[in-house]
Amino acid sequence: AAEEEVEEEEGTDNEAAQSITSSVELSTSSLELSIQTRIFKIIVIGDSNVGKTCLTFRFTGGSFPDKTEATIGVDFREKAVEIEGETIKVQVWDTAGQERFRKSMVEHYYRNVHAVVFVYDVTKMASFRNLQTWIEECNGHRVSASVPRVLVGNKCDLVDQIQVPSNMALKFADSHNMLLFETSAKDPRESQNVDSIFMSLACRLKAQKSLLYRDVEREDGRVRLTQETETKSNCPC
Ligand SMILES: Nc1nc2c(ncn2[C@@H]2O[C@H](COP(=O)(O)OP(=O)(O)OP(=O)(O)O)[C@@H](O)[C@H]2O)c(=O)[nH]1
Ligand SMILES: [Mg+2]
Repeated sequence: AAEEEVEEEEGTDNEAAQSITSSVELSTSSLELSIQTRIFKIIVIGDSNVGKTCLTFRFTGGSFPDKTEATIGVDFREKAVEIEGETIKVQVWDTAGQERFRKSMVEHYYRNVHAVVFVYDVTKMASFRNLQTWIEECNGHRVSASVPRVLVGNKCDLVDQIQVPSNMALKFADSHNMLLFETSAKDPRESQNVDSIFMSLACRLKAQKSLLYRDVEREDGRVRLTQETETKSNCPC
């Protein structure tokens, strides 16, 4: 009878072990599935009316919107891009330039951000001068110096109205360790240039970072990745 008991116990242990193994397999495979697409959060910051919405629309939707209204809070736009055979989701946060439409959201803009795009309007000197304030806001939200930042001068199609000379913008960009893109969300011939703003950042992020899985959280059935570490990869950019 004692032997039988032992056998019974072993049987129970085996069953338990099997069930643990299959649940581990299940969670591993769901984790593998969900890590196939990494998400890079890129925020677009700058004065109202400089063209942040149009630039993000051009990148994610491939066209210039007929009509825009001032952004309230934030609009999310996403685009899946392929870099070196890996599909990456670029999640663009199109932020509001008007103080009254952004003040309750600022903390959310900067939380866990992977890259920052500062935009000014080449036909409006004030929007260029205000960049300093936007950079200070960004620094004030503990955005690490390792988070890549780029500068974008938009509305270059308005050639007769340009107020911000390229060399002035270049000097500013250099002094803040940023790349400068002068472009137009409106001019279809510039669309590749607009894409390259976001693609260059995605390439840099892919080269710099590998997302690890700390505090794996399930939200709406999706796994969220929350930690980053430095690794090397060979990015073509
Ligand atoms: N000519 C020209 N006009 C542009 C360009 N990009 C945007 N605009 C115009 O500039 C105006 C403002 O564009 P938005 O993209 O809404 O500006 P925004 O920076 O998102 O403004 P907020 O949401 O208030 O922060 C709109 O009338 C656009 O049509 C451009 O490249 N060239
Ligand atoms: Mg907008």
